[in-house]
Amino acid sequence: MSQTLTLRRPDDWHLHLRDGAMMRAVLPATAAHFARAIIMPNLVPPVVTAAQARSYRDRIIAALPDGADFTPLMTLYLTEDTDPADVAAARASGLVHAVKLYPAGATTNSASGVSDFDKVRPVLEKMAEIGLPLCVHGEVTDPDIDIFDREAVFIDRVLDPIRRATPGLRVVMEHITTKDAVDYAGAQDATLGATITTHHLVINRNHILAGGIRPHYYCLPVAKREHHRLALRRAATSGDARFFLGTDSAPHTDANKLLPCGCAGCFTAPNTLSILAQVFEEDGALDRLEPFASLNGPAFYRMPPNTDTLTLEKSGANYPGHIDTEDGPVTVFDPGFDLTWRVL
Ligand SMILES: NC(=O)N[C@@H](CC(=O)O)C(=O)O
Ligand SMILES: [Zn+2]
Ligand SMILES: [Zn+2]
Repeated sequence: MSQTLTLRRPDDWHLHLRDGAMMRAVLPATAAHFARAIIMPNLVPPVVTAAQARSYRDRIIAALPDGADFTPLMTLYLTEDTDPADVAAARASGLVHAVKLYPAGATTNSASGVSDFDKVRPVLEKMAEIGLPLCVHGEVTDPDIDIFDREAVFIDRVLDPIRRATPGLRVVMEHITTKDAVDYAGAQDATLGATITTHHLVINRNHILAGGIRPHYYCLPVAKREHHRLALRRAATSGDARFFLGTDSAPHTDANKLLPCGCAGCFTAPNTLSILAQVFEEDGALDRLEPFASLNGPAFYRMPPNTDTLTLEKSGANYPGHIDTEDGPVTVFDPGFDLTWRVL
């Protein structure tokens, strides 16, 4: 009989579902495995107001497959015009679970993000007061800063000053990719959390660039050197409550990935749990997959963990190489090794 692993049903604390035909195509993969997900607001146009978040949530729920048990946790896209009162009302109604900060120009659909951080100070102060987390894409956009250094520089120049200026503000460092971020997060109090993606536990920058360019491994923040990947593995498998799963599953059609200037994002929703089980097993930490994927995130977001469970079996993975959408295929992240765990 094959080995099995049962854990509380996981949640995804950083997910891109997009909208329309793409959403209908990718949503089933997440809803099949995850109970809840923090839904990123970087649509075109972005999800800025509570009214927009409510209508996006309704579209997600309408697109769920029959019988699916999945709750989208909505976020608002922070702009320099965001109204603190609208944010507070959206929180009080239970609609919104976080506000997302994109430095303007840092990543996919971030043009409406923040350039002048002083302009969002009233919103951040309101969020600190009501305990609403700020999710941060932590990269500077200064063209003079090397792309591989943008996360570390962001911590010094933007993140730490914001946190010092706004005591009590609860912050999630999203999709961390460096040892610098692991060390920073690990040295803070419980107001700070950090999500780690599946793909950043598996690939380093050689996987993107050595022996030919592999657009499907290109995401932001871009994968770094091997010693950074190893620091992420240690953090994820440590059980430390500050680190939790945010897949950043970010679907783009192959047509949009395979361009002279292709889009950033790895689509990992269909095989994330198979990959994670293998990663944690390799590191002798299978017992810490549950804290990482199912317990630490709810604790940070002050929600109960799920009561139902998910079981994996060590009998070979079952996931498609791509998902078809009305706009064309979306390639599923290839970890580069055979996967041994499947979700039952
Ligand atoms: N991670 C990515 O490379 N892309 C994300 C945006 C983001 O999370 O930065 C996307 O929306 O495609
Ligand atoms: Zn991001
Ligand atoms: Zn993302």
